[in-house]
Amino acid sequence: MFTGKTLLITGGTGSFGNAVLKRFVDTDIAEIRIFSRDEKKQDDMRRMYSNEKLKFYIGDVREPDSLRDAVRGVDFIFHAAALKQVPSCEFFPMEAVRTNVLGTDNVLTAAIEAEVRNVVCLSTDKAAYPINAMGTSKAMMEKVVVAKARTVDAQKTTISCTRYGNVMASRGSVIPLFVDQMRQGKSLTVTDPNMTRFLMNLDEAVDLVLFAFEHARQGDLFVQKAPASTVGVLAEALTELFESQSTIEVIGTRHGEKAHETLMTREEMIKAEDMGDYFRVPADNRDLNYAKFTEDGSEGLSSANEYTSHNTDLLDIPGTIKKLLTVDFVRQELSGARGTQL
Ligand SMILES: O=c1ccn([C@@H]2O[C@H](COP(=O)(O)OP(=O)(O)O[C@H]3O[C@H](CO)[C@H](O)[C@H](O)[C@H]3O)[C@@H](O)[C@H]2O)c(=O)[nH]1
Repeated sequence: MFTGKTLLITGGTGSFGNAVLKRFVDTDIAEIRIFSRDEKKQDDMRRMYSNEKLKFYIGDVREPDSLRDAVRGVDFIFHAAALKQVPSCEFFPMEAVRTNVLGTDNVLTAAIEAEVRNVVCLSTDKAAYPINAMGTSKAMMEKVVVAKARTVDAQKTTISCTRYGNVMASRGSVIPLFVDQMRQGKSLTVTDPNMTRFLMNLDEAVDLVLFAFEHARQGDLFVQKAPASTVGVLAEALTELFESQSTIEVIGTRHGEKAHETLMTREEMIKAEDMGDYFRVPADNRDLNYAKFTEDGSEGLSSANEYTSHNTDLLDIPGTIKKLLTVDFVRQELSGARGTQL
């Protein structure tokens, strides 16, 4: 599918962009464009890969002009640029609106104008029943995707969304923090041992986007079926894996946190299509004919269950250790700690 094609990744210098590059750079794809704001990260990436297929575009999804140049001649877009830190969005919600909502609208407008064949937008479980500004802005982003998808000519451009949970060991997340605390011989600061999070590694995040890319119909949302663990189990799994003497200190939940995350709301569950390892949630394609919104109801809502990190497959300590060992960061840290190659 990618033979001779040009792929643009917005926010391409991040961990998702790097994972996509590792997957594609040695294939017969023609060109991969990295679009992002940070010239330093782009320069590091340019040196690291030193590959002619890679092209770098400085720009900001907030600026339609910078996008217009970057999308010219592009076949596919993975839209990963976002503000994704919960605390910063909480303090600066309008910044989240500018990047996550308006920025996505800009990306889609530019893509439609340039007749880009396929656009996959990355969202998060925090967008389902959102309680913080980051999740709320991502929920609005998903609405923008569906609204745009309704207007676009499907022969020319397909637009879809993926929603996923925490990517294990992503920058600033709890796994690197716990590893660091163990290294320093400190206690692991667990917010609430019973809090749960979906567990997904970076490869799975890329697989989900590729699945969406391949199977999307206009405006679809895709989620991957994922296991979860409690934070308490995660902390214990890490201390066991690293043979650490660190104890656990319960510090209480942080502002804007949920006890459990939701990957699919119950409203989405009743229309979701089970596709094996994934669910497809089709777009609400009722048009602006008011009657269809107000009079033609859906059935089954009251009996449906949402899909959460609480009612999914909950991993025990051995299961969590097995999952942790699929993560490059954990394997590297562990081989460093043991002085061996894992
Ligand atoms: O010192 C800590 C920090 C976190 N946690 C817990 O570990 C779990 C995961 O925490 P992370 O900080 O790794 O992930 P979050 O679910 O809070 O979400 C984070 O990761 C997201 C992307 O996956 C966004 O980047 C977001 O801004 C960022 O807060 C949560 O239950 C949290 O309460 C602890 O127990 N102790």
